[in-house]
Amino acid sequence: MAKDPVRVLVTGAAGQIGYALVPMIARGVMLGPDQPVILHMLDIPPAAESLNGVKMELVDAAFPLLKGVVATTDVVEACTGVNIAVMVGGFPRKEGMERKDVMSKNVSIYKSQASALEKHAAANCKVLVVANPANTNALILKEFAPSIPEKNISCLTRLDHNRALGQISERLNVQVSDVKNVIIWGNHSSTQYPDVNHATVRTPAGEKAVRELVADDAWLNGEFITTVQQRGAAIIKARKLSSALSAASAACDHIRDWVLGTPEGTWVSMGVYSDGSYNVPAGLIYSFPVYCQNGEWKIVQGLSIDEFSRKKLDLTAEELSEEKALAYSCLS
Ligand SMILES: NC(=O)c1ccc[n+]([C@@H]2O[C@H](COP(=O)([O-])OP(=O)(O)OC[C@H]3O[C@@H](n4cnc5c(N)ncnc54)[C@H](O)[C@@H]3O)[C@@H](O)[C@H]2O)c1
Ligand SMILES: O=C(O)C[C@H](O)C(=O)O
Repeated sequence: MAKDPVRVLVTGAAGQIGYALVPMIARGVMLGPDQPVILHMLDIPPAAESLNGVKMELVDAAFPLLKGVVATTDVVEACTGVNIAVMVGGFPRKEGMERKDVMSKNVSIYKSQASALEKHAAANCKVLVVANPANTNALILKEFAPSIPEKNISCLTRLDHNRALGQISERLNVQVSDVKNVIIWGNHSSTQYPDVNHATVRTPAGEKAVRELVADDAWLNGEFITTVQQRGAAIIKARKLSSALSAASAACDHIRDWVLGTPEGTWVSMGVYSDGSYNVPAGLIYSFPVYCQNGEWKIVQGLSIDEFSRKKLDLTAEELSEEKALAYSCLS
């Protein structure tokens, strides 16, 4: 019997990530090749015409899995009945703007969208925040949607995770699909800590530690980390636009693994509400290694953290605490 369609909201759908993301969702990349979907696309009134153009293209693409499209600038209509919400819309930093100005705009967007989701989304709606500052936007959304369980609110660090896999695969000249269990700790910002201490590569001789195969701690503790941390900025420099296809693809990976589960023995990175694991302050949205099963994530426990890593976990937590304070100061 055919499955019932899942309603997927994409905010900021007329933007560049939205343009890459909606066809992926409509093709089954996010929820699987046998899962029909109804797309809800939200943008703001100045982008309404462009949003309608995206809707026209979705119709023209004749995606077999796409059972309906709602394209709207009305947040209530957009949120009504959605099972998955991918929050890409936000206010970008413009020339001459202070961090606080951008934070203030995004805090007010995420506060009002939190209320709309809380009131109108389907029960058990899973939320992924992509728009920057992703962790703190997700935290604001959580705070202003108290009836949405905290386990249902996350932010995207899978792009950083995938970037780390990509760097290791290039360095070792191995297939990216043979590399696993890197970790992104912390903020989706340049303080994030890409950690390879538990990462492995599948080789003809069995699984080997990435550290052993790379055999260059100076590179792993230096250039590798900064390359992943700075990759977003490098893409902006090269394209004059921020990453879009890789961000859209990572958003699909994030939701797919969350809903359908991570493969046995493999973890991924997700920004989730900290419960104090690994001595990360509780009450931040912080990126951890997680396993997913039956539609729920669980933080991987018991990994050893050396002194080098500890400092990096703490540094990115400090930045998130500062962002949290800044966000709250914008609310008052
Ligand atoms: N977490 C990540 O890994 C990651 C990666 C890349 C980009 N990003 C972030 O994702 C966001 C989107 O990037 P983009 O390149 O698509 O930007 P974009 O400017 O092309 O698109 C953003 C869209 O959001 C819309 N928008 C603005 N306010 C809105 C609101 N209140 N409600 C609904 N829509 C609204 C805009 O009209 C625009 O169409 C940015 O914040 C970017 O920094 C995050
Ligand atoms: O939009 C940005 O600042 C960069 C983006 O978050 C990215 O990681 O590519």
